Amino acid sequence: MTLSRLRVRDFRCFEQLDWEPGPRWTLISGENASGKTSLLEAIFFMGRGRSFRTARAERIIRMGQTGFELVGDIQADRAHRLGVRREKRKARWRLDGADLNRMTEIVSLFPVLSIDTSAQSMVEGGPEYRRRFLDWGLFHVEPSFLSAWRRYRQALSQRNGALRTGAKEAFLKTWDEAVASHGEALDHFRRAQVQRLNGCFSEMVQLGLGVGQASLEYQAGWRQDASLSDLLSENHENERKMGHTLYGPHRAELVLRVDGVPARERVSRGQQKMLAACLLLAGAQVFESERGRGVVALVDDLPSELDNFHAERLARLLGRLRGQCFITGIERGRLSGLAPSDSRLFHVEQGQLHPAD
Ligand SMILES: Nc1ncnc2c1ncn2[C@@H]1O[C@H](COP(=O)(O)OP(=O)(O)OP(=O)(O)O)[C@@H](O)[C@H]1O
Repeated sequence: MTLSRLRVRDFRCFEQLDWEPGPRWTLISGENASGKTSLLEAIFFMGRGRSFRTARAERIIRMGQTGFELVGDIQADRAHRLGVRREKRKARWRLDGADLNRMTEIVSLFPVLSIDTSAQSMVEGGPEYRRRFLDWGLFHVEPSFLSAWRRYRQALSQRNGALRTGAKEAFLKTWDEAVASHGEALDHFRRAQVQRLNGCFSEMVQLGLGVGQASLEYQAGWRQDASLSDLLSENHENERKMGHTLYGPHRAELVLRVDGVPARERVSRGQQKMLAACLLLAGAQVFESERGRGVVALVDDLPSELDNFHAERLARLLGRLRGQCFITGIERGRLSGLAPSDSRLFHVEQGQLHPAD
């Protein structure tokens, strides 16, 4: 699957853009504040319906304008045209000329992964980043995951409501059962995904960092010497005081370990960037082997914080993926030195993009 053409209007610093990136690697060089990250953000938005930089989509609209527009030509099983017009309060998505109401269709058509400055949160951030990563992968490889996830979220929200409003015990018990059964299903899916990821991740870390034995450990979000159902029914009093459910997959954690020690206690900042990249790339590799097609990988400022040795290793890992890859960097020479010779090179300057190869 490739993005063969991207048209952009009023997105961040870009007034108008009509761009045909390369089929494999596309390199984008430019000074600080020239618009490199914004280009990756536009591609990410096409695939996820959100930015990796801000939760407030209105911030992305070019200053002084009322909305932005993105139109992408996507070559997948066949050619598709995906478009979005985003205004301050509403968004309209179109696929092949018809309105789209669910993001799931888009996410499934255009799988995109971003290794940007916030990707480091995969190592140093809270567990929600890693849960989201696991769930992104599961959405793509496990057909019944989405409905299990939705059922769990719904049961959890009803149970939390019941806890907060002082609902009767009998009523709360019905939600205990729903949270426990959907929670167990979600747990089962997540464990299977961690198993798929584990081998790829440890191989990636071996190749990328060349240190230690890396592994992933999934912690379910409740004590394993008790069933979720028992924990929920035995803790009403405590949970009523807290006003929310204290056990279940919404509290799960994915622990990254190097030589058995939690990674964030063990590795340097540069290594954290590599480790986060390895985890994301392991996710891409699992996607490829399960779905038989590639993802679009976005790498913002690849060389920053990495010495030549590690930047080259990261580039080599990216080279193992079969999908399209978009990489930004400030210095054109350093960027093209890391990439295959058939990469397409572009230079961005004050919201203008020019071919540079
Ligand atoms: N909503 C907006 N409207 C207009 N311009 C914007 C908007 N949001 C951000 N900008 C500007 O867009 C420019 C490009 O920002 P971007 O983060 O894409 O640059 P970059 O090339 O990735 O920079 P760096 O190398 O420093 O990370 C910046 O000057 C920024 O101030």
